[in-house]
Amino acid sequence: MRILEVKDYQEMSKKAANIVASQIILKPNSVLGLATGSTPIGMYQDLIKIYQKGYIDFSDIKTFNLDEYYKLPKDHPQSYYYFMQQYLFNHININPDHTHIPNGMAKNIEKECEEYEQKIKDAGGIDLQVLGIGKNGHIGFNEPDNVFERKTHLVNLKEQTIQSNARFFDSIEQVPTQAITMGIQTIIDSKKILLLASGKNKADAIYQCIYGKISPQVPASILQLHPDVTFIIDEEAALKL
Ligand SMILES: N[C@@H]1[C@@H](O)[C@H](O)[C@@H](COP(=O)(O)O)O[C@@H]1O
Repeated sequence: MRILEVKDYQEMSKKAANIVASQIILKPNSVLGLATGSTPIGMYQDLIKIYQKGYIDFSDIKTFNLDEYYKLPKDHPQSYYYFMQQYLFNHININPDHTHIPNGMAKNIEKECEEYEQKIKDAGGIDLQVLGIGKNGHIGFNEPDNVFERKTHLVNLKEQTIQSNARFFDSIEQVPTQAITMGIQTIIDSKKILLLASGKNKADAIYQCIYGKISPQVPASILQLHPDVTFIIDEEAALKL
């Protein structure tokens, strides 16, 4: 486990973008696992700048997003589909057929989850997975639980997660209560993992994830067992380390 402590959100974003860019340069047909939320937005902005300078080419890159809200249409401004177009895909030369986000509107969710797993496998697995972290230690939408859910699945969101994400919606009633997420095994199977955290509201989760007991009650704690994980944490998120 590598822990890079940086000053602030800007430095975190820049370092993360450089790591993703190196991955793309070294393996132009990489499979990237991507995250949403406010944390990776700066990283995407820096990645777009690197792309605009001509240093990286996305034409052979494939992407798989961690998660999507259940029953939120693609064109809803808070869907993760919409987020990815807005913050990254619309600004780079990625082939839309190479981008994958779970379909929260699928009629048969079980089938959708199985097919998502298969698509990751068919692509050769994820080379580099980017993660944020929830205040309760969730990764993707894997919420604290009594067991680690292994594969892509439908999950009921915890009250705290619904409240945290309410800031993006007009009212808390509009926040979906369920989501489709890659499972813990799906995430852990990635060859490399890059977790980003910024701000004091993440300090507890970061401490628990790095020094706490490995437990499904803190889903991110499983990362302690991964052979190639890098944390980029700003001063505030690192307060308790
Ligand atoms: N499903 C996403 C996670 O992937 C993300 O890491 C988390 C933290 O979000 P933020 O980065 O906005 O703090 O929020 C959501 O629940």
